[in-house]
Amino acid sequence: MLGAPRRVLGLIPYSLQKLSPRQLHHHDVNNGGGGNSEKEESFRFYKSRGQHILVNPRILDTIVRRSAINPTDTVLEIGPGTGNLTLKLLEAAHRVVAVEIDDRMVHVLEKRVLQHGLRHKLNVIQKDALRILFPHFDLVVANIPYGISSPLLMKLVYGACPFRSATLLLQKEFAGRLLANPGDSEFNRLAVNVKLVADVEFVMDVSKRDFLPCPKVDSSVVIIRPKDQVPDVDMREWRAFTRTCFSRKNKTLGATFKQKSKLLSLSKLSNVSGFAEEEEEDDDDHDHDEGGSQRSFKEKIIGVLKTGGYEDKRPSKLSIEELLHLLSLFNGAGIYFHDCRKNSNEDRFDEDDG
Ligand SMILES: C[S@@+](CC[C@H](N)C(=O)[O-])C[C@H]1O[C@@H](n2cnc3c(N)ncnc32)[C@H](O)[C@@H]1O
Repeated sequence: MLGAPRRVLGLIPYSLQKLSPRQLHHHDVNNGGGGNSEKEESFRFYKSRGQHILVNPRILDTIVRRSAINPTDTVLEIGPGTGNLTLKLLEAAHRVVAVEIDDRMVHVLEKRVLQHGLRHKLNVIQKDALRILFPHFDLVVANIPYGISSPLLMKLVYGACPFRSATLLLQKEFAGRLLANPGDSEFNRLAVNVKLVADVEFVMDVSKRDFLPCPKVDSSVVIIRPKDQVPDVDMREWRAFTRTCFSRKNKTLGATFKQKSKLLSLSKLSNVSGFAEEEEEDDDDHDHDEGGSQRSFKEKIIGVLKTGGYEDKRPSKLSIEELLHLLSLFNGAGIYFHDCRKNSNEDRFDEDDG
């Protein structure tokens, strides 16, 4: 069941939603191209579903042009809303698969696409994009709901469907993290995880005034292209490893790995016996009561960090090559990482995956 949205943003006739801010300013509804039939309909937009409609045709055109869509391509669009972008994608592509959670949006979308004679090219899936297996697609072009940016991105770049590129409209700060490099303040686990398998290109900034209703934040468009060759590493282990490394982004790796909870989960995975399970809390500095195997396992971990010169480094300063090297040192010492969270599996990503 799709949960009911909570917060209402505003009531806007969808005939207004495809006008430029300038046209809107002049309330020039009839120049919107939709005709009088569209003027009748309006509905509320829900903040909880990220319902901000992109209304600037210049931005929409640039997004489609920069996506380099071939006439034979199937485009996946997440969150088509009332169809401003969808209509342009349908003109450029062979097919569009549009995944939209809100049945009211689906209704408007289908009606508009029918009016433009393009219905035969559109496949609408009315579901939560995080909870379905995507059908085949060649590329993604979407103005996504910002609340699901991290898990959606991880689902795409670590998912089972190979694709050429993903042109995404993202919250500006979120895009900044994807574009950040080691040592930048924005560089985080999300950036590391995405950059391991894909390249990220900045396309343009988009003002909040280009959306209806106007959101609080500005946006950026980026293009994500999966790499032809990715490092030979177990991706699930990599994600669990980076989750551990970045769990305290501003602490040194030495401080992070000395936490008892981290040691405990690693010891379980690495089959270290005699580890004190009942002491599973984060009391870094109280190691006076540690048993022998616990102490030696901790020394082993610190030994690995020291060998690579990583003990005093912060994870946000390390390049992907250095993180891969550290993981190989851990594995070489018989220490393994694994996703221990409840309900985790390869196709389900949640907010924590960024
Ligand atoms: C930012 S709006 C984009 C609308 C349209 N693409 C545009 O550019 O104007 C995001 C859309 O995603 C839909 N949405 C929100 N959460 C979703 C989810 N989990 N799965 C699929 N669609 C979702 C919303 O209902 C909304 O229509």
